[in-house]
Amino acid sequence: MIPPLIAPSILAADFANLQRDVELLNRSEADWIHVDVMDGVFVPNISFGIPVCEAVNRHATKPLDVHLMIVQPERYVDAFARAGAANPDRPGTITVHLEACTHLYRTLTQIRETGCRAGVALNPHSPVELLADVLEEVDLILLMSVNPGFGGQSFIPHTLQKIRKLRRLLAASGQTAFIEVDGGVGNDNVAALVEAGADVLVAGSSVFRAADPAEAIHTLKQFGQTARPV
Ligand SMILES: O=C(CO)[C@@H](O)[C@H](O)COP(=O)(O)O
Repeated sequence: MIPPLIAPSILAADFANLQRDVELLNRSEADWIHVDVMDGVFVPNISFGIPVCEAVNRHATKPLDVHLMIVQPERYVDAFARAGAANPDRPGTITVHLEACTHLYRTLTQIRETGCRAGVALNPHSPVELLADVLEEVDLILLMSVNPGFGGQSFIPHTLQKIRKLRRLLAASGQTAFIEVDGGVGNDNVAALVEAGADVLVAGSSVFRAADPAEAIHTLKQFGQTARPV
Protein backbone atom coordinates (compact mmCIF):
# COMPACT_ATOMS: atom_id res chain seq x y z
CA MET A 1 0.00 0.00 0.00
CA ILE A 2 1.27 3.46 -0.88
CA PRO A 3 1.40 5.95 2.00
CA PRO A 4 0.06 9.50 1.50
CA LEU A 5 2.53 12.24 0.67
CA ILE A 6 3.29 14.43 3.68
CA ALA A 7 4.01 18.14 3.23
CA PRO A 8 5.04 19.71 6.55
CA SER A 9 4.20 23.41 6.69
CA ILE A 10 7.10 25.63 7.67
CA LEU A 11 4.56 28.13 9.00
CA ALA A 12 4.86 26.11 12.21
CA ALA A 13 8.68 25.95 12.10
CA ASP A 14 10.99 28.03 14.29
CA PHE A 15 11.72 31.04 12.05
CA ALA A 16 14.83 31.80 14.08
CA ASN A 17 16.12 28.35 13.14
CA LEU A 18 14.65 27.92 9.69
CA GLN A 19 17.74 26.31 8.19
CA ARG A 20 17.82 23.75 11.02
CA ASP A 21 14.13 22.94 10.52
CA VAL A 22 14.42 22.65 6.73
CA GLU A 23 17.41 20.32 7.17
CA LEU A 24 15.38 18.27 9.63
CA LEU A 25 12.71 17.87 6.92
CA ASN A 26 15.39 16.90 4.39
CA ARG A 27 16.43 14.01 6.63
CA SER A 28 12.83 12.96 7.36
CA GLU A 29 10.23 11.05 5.32
CA ALA A 30 8.56 14.35 4.34
CA ASP A 31 7.81 14.41 0.61
CA TRP A 32 7.36 18.14 -0.01
CA ILE A 33 7.98 21.30 2.00
CA HIS A 34 4.81 23.38 2.28
CA VAL A 35 5.41 27.13 2.10
CA ASP A 36 2.42 29.19 3.31
CA VAL A 37 2.47 32.74 1.92
CA MET A 38 -0.08 35.13 3.51
CA ASP A 39 -0.57 38.76 2.56
CA GLY A 40 -2.81 40.14 5.33
CA VAL A 41 -5.49 40.89 2.70
CA PHE A 42 -6.74 37.58 1.35
CA VAL A 43 -6.27 36.15 4.84
CA PRO A 44 -6.12 38.02 8.16
CA ASN A 45 -2.45 37.23 8.78
CA ILE A 46 0.95 37.99 7.23
CA SER A 47 3.52 35.19 7.11
CA PHE A 48 6.47 35.74 4.77
CA GLY A 49 7.24 36.23 1.09
CA ILE A 50 9.76 35.71 -1.69
CA PRO A 51 13.06 36.12 0.28
CA VAL A 52 12.03 33.47 2.81
CA CYS A 53 11.00 31.12 0.01
CA GLU A 54 14.44 31.67 -1.56
CA ALA A 55 16.10 30.93 1.79
CA VAL A 56 14.12 27.71 2.21
CA ASN A 57 15.04 26.70 -1.33
CA ARG A 58 18.76 27.23 -0.61
CA HIS A 59 18.67 24.55 2.08
CA ALA A 60 15.89 22.24 0.89
CA THR A 61 16.47 18.98 -0.94
CA LYS A 62 12.73 18.33 -1.41
CA PRO A 63 10.23 20.02 -3.74
CA LEU A 64 8.61 23.21 -2.50
CA ASP A 65 4.82 23.24 -2.26
CA VAL A 66 4.05 26.97 -2.37
CA HIS A 67 0.55 27.95 -1.23
CA LEU A 68 -0.26 31.55 -2.13
CA MET A 69 -2.94 32.92 0.21
CA ILE A 70 -2.74 36.29 -1.48
CA VAL A 71 -4.86 38.51 -3.72
CA GLN A 72 -3.86 38.84 -7.39
CA PRO A 73 -1.51 35.84 -7.17
CA GLU A 74 -0.75 36.07 -10.91
CA ARG A 75 1.48 39.07 -10.10
CA TYR A 76 3.82 36.88 -8.03
CA VAL A 77 3.68 33.43 -9.67
CA ASP A 78 6.87 33.97 -11.69
CA ALA A 79 8.76 35.34 -8.68
CA PHE A 80 7.86 32.34 -6.50
CA ALA A 81 8.76 29.99 -9.33
CA ARG A 82 12.22 31.62 -9.49
CA ALA A 83 12.44 31.59 -5.68
CA GLY A 84 12.51 27.78 -5.71
CA ALA A 85 9.14 26.33 -6.68
CA ALA A 86 10.40 25.69 -10.23
CA ASN A 87 13.82 24.40 -9.13
CA PRO A 88 14.74 22.13 -12.09
CA ASP A 89 16.32 19.52 -9.79
CA ARG A 90 13.06 19.09 -7.84
CA PRO A 91 10.15 20.95 -9.46
CA GLY A 92 7.40 21.82 -7.02
CA THR A 93 3.90 23.23 -6.95
CA ILE A 94 2.41 26.70 -6.89
CA THR A 95 -1.15 26.80 -5.61
CA VAL A 96 -3.46 29.80 -5.94
CA HIS A 97 -6.90 30.25 -4.44
CA LEU A 98 -9.97 30.02 -6.64
CA GLU A 99 -11.46 32.82 -4.54
CA ALA A 100 -8.49 35.10 -5.34
CA CYS A 101 -8.38 34.58 -9.13
CA THR A 102 -10.44 36.54 -11.63
CA HIS A 103 -8.89 34.58 -14.51
CA LEU A 104 -8.14 31.22 -12.95
CA TYR A 105 -7.66 29.39 -16.25
CA ARG A 106 -5.01 31.90 -17.35
CA THR A 107 -3.23 31.77 -13.99
CA LEU A 108 -3.07 27.97 -13.99
CA THR A 109 -1.57 28.06 -17.49
CA GLN A 110 0.93 30.66 -16.28
CA ILE A 111 1.99 28.36 -13.41
CA ARG A 112 2.52 25.37 -15.69
CA GLU A 113 4.63 27.52 -18.02
CA THR A 114 7.08 28.10 -15.16
CA GLY A 115 7.70 24.33 -14.92
CA CYS A 116 5.74 23.93 -11.67
CA ARG A 117 2.69 21.81 -11.00
CA ALA A 118 -0.39 24.04 -11.04
CA GLY A 119 -2.50 23.92 -7.90
CA VAL A 120 -5.82 25.47 -7.01
CA ALA A 121 -7.07 25.82 -3.43
CA LEU A 122 -10.64 26.00 -2.18
CA ASN A 123 -11.70 27.67 1.05
CA PRO A 124 -14.06 25.63 3.24
CA HIS A 125 -17.15 27.35 1.78
CA SER A 126 -16.30 26.80 -1.90
CA PRO A 127 -17.89 23.73 -3.52
CA VAL A 128 -15.64 21.39 -5.49
CA GLU A 129 -18.00 21.62 -8.49
CA LEU A 130 -16.62 25.13 -9.17
CA LEU A 131 -13.52 23.41 -10.56
CA ALA A 132 -15.38 21.33 -13.15
CA ASP A 133 -14.25 23.47 -16.10
CA VAL A 134 -10.56 23.71 -15.21
CA LEU A 135 -9.77 20.13 -14.22
CA GLU A 136 -7.55 19.57 -17.25
CA GLU A 137 -5.42 22.56 -16.30
CA VAL A 138 -4.88 21.46 -12.70
CA ASP A 139 -2.23 19.15 -11.23
CA LEU A 140 -3.26 19.54 -7.60
CA ILE A 141 -6.42 20.58 -5.74
CA LEU A 142 -5.92 21.79 -2.18
CA LEU A 143 -8.95 21.60 0.10
CA MET A 144 -8.68 23.93 3.08
CA SER A 145 -9.86 22.05 6.14
CA VAL A 146 -9.63 25.17 8.33
CA ASN A 147 -10.27 28.82 7.55
CA PRO A 148 -6.96 29.90 6.02
CA GLY A 149 -4.71 32.29 7.89
CA PHE A 150 -3.44 30.51 10.98
CA GLY A 151 -1.87 27.24 12.00
CA GLY A 152 -3.09 25.21 14.95
CA GLN A 153 -6.83 25.32 14.22
CA SER A 154 -9.35 22.48 14.48
CA PHE A 155 -10.09 20.34 11.45
CA ILE A 156 -13.49 21.00 9.79
CA PRO A 157 -15.13 17.52 9.50
CA HIS A 158 -17.21 18.47 6.40
CA THR A 159 -13.90 18.32 4.46
CA LEU A 160 -14.25 14.51 4.36
CA GLN A 161 -17.40 14.81 2.24
CA LYS A 162 -15.66 17.30 -0.05
CA ILE A 163 -12.74 14.93 -0.59
CA ARG A 164 -15.13 12.10 -1.57
CA LYS A 165 -17.06 14.38 -3.91
CA LEU A 166 -13.86 15.64 -5.51
CA ARG A 167 -12.56 12.09 -5.93
CA ARG A 168 -15.79 11.23 -7.82
CA LEU A 169 -15.53 14.40 -9.93
CA LEU A 170 -11.94 13.56 -10.92
CA ALA A 171 -12.81 9.94 -11.72
CA ALA A 172 -15.80 10.97 -13.84
CA SER A 173 -13.67 13.39 -15.86
CA GLY A 174 -10.71 11.01 -16.20
CA GLN A 175 -8.36 13.46 -14.48
CA THR A 176 -5.64 12.55 -11.99
CA ALA A 177 -4.85 15.71 -10.02
CA PHE A 178 -3.50 15.23 -6.50
CA ILE A 179 -6.00 15.93 -3.72
CA GLU A 180 -4.25 17.81 -0.91
CA VAL A 181 -5.79 18.61 2.47
CA ASP A 182 -4.53 21.49 4.58
CA GLY A 183 -5.34 22.39 8.17
CA GLY A 184 -5.79 20.51 11.43
CA VAL A 185 -4.24 17.31 10.09
CA GLY A 186 -2.95 14.91 12.75
CA ASN A 187 -2.89 11.32 13.95
CA ASP A 188 -6.59 11.49 14.84
CA ASN A 189 -7.82 12.14 11.29
CA VAL A 190 -5.11 10.97 8.89
CA ALA A 191 -6.72 7.55 8.33
CA ALA A 192 -10.14 9.05 7.58
CA LEU A 193 -8.60 11.57 5.18
CA VAL A 194 -6.74 8.90 3.25
CA GLU A 195 -9.78 6.61 3.20
CA ALA A 196 -11.83 9.47 1.76
CA GLY A 197 -9.30 9.90 -1.06
CA ALA A 198 -6.64 12.42 0.00
CA ASP A 199 -3.20 12.00 -1.61
CA VAL A 200 -1.21 14.74 0.10
CA LEU A 201 -1.51 15.94 3.69
CA VAL A 202 -0.19 19.29 4.90
CA ALA A 203 0.80 19.15 8.56
CA GLY A 204 2.11 22.10 10.56
CA SER A 205 1.49 21.88 14.30
CA SER A 206 1.30 18.09 14.41
CA VAL A 207 4.85 17.95 13.04
CA PHE A 208 6.66 20.95 14.50
CA ARG A 209 4.98 20.87 17.93
CA ALA A 210 5.92 17.19 18.32
CA ALA A 211 8.90 16.26 20.51
CA ASP A 212 10.38 14.47 17.48
CA PRO A 213 9.12 16.00 14.19
CA ALA A 214 10.71 13.29 12.01
CA GLU A 215 8.98 10.61 14.07
CA ALA A 216 5.68 12.53 13.80
CA ILE A 217 6.00 12.50 9.99
CA HIS A 218 6.78 8.77 10.06
CA THR A 219 3.69 8.11 12.19
CA LEU A 220 1.42 10.13 9.86
CA LYS A 221 2.69 8.06 6.95
CA GLN A 222 2.16 4.80 8.82
CA PHE A 223 -1.40 5.69 9.86
CA GLY A 224 -2.16 6.81 6.31
CA GLN A 225 -0.67 3.76 4.68
CA THR A 226 -2.86 1.37 6.66
CA ALA A 227 -5.96 3.29 5.64
CA ARG A 228 -5.19 3.74 1.95
CA PRO A 229 -7.57 1.88 -0.38
CA VAL A 230 -5.71 -0.55 -2.70
O1 LIG B 1 -2.44 27.23 5.34
C1 LIG B 1 -2.57 26.96 6.48
C2 LIG B 1 -3.30 27.84 7.39
O2 LIG B 1 -3.80 28.90 6.65
C3 LIG B 1 -2.03 25.65 6.92
O3 LIG B 1 -0.96 25.20 6.11
C4 LIG B 1 -1.64 25.55 8.30
O4 LIG B 1 -0.42 26.19 8.49
C5 LIG B 1 -1.55 24.12 8.71
O5 LIG B 1 -1.19 24.13 10.00
P1 LIG B 1 -1.78 23.14 11.06
O6 LIG B 1 -3.29 23.27 11.02
O7 LIG B 1 -1.33 21.79 10.62
O8 LIG B 1 -1.16 23.61 12.32
